[in-house]
Amino acid sequence: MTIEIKDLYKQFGKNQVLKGIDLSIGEGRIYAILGPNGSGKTTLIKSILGMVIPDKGHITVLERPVKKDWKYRKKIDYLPQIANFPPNIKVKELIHMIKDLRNSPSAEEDLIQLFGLGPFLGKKLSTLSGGTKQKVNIVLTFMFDSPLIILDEPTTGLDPMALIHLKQLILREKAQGKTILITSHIMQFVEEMADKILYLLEGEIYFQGSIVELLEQTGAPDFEHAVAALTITENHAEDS
Ligand SMILES: Nc1ncnc2c1ncn2[C@@H]1O[C@H](COP(=O)(O)OP(=O)(O)OP(=O)(O)O)[C@@H](O)[C@H]1O
Repeated sequence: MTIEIKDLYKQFGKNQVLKGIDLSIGEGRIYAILGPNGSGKTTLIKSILGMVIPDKGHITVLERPVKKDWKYRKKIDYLPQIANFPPNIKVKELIHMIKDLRNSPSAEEDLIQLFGLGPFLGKKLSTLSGGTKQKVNIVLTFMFDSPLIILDEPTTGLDPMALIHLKQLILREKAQGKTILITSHIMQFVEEMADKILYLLEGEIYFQGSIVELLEQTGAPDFEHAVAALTITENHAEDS
């Protein structure tokens, strides 16, 4: 297993966000972590990354307990939902900085070309459009060769061509046997990419399975409605 999570709890103040998550994530597949806004998707991802310290529970990543050893993080390529890089730094300086920090082999040239970032290399981050910044973040994520890739809302701001390139990149990494975790609110993207859906609701994994299983369970006409139906089912359960 690439990731094993047992009985994970996390609260912020009085807000109990994760309430006993149990999860096994196997290698070579694409998992979509779905759930309503505020359901704890980013909190779960950050717990896996060691950026959020759980109140209770146990996480192993690539056979190593997250609590004891930080070195496992070198084996994860992470695209954050909101990347806060210094605004005055130039794109090429940022790429060099991340390469120095990671100190791992990197293959950024092809990615820079793929996303048409050549003309932007000498520009400061603060002058870039949202979509161009996201392309830079995608280059920073995919330029390393790690067995686990975590993408928090990777499609944000991308134009159709860049989206096609992103999907190709993700499939290429999967074909190499890597494990990929994705959060996204774009159901068409999830439907195209995901092998398995993990649906977070009320701090628990409310559904896990394939898209076909989700359609069967909900009886919904399509994937988007099936995902929406998961939330509605829960609301009805609370009413009764
Ligand atoms: N550092 C923090 N301090 C306090 N509350 C936090 C913190 N991080 C997250 N939360 C709260 O935890 C809950 C879950 O947030 P999280 O970002 O994990 O949700 P999400 O499912 O990723 O949401 P979205 O779909 O909107 O991205 C929210 O109520 C949020 O306000």
